[in-house]
Amino acid sequence: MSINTAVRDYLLTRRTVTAPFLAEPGPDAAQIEEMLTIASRVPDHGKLARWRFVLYEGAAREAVGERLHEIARAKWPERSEEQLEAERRQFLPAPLTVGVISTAAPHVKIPEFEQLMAAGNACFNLCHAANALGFGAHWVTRWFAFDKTAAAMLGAKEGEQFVGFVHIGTPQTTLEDRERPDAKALTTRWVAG
Ligand SMILES: Cc1cc2nc3c(=O)[nH]c(=O)nc-3n(C[C@H](O)[C@H](O)[C@H](O)COP(=O)(O)O)c2cc1C
Repeated sequence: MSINTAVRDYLLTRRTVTAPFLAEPGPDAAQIEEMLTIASRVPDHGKLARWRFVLYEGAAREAVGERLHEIARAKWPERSEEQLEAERRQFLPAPLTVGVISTAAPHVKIPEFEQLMAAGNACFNLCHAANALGFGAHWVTRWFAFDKTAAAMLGAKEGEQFVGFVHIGTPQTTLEDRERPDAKALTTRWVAG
């Protein structure tokens, strides 16, 4: 079996570039289409594809910020304007954010848990796709993935759940790596009892 050193090197070194460090240029229409194609090429029990994507780009990013700011002000009336101001910039400066929504629903054979994991796979593969095309990516959920009013404003329908928002753009810096788990310490070998 031959070793794919490019893939191995990538997997051993990949890391998130956090949203504040993602800027223009963002991907063009053809690159977005390719990324979403890669994102959808994931292990998915039953081939149900129980996820969908919502794109936030251009002027929509500021409009999203204004709405998040409004919802946050109603949700946390005790917060100062200064504290709430950050909500306006949630989808800035990254030129593109992709919302990944789980559309998991009851199925005769495939548990919803597995459908949800497949949507998570799509989210992470989208990060890989962005990296493969030369962009940085940051997968977040934040409060608005779980707040019903905010999630509905962002495009989730009744019964749907955001599994993440992937901010995508050109990295403005190289971030230092963070501490990584010791896989050995997380591993045991099963023995027959
Ligand atoms: C489901 C999920 C939700 C996350 N939500 C957030 C978030 O809301 N805010 C945040 O700063 N990081 C969040 N993260 C963490 C980042 O995506 C990322 O894992 C981390 O910043 C660095 O990881 P990496 O360098 O291994 O890619 C989330 C990760 C996952 C898997």
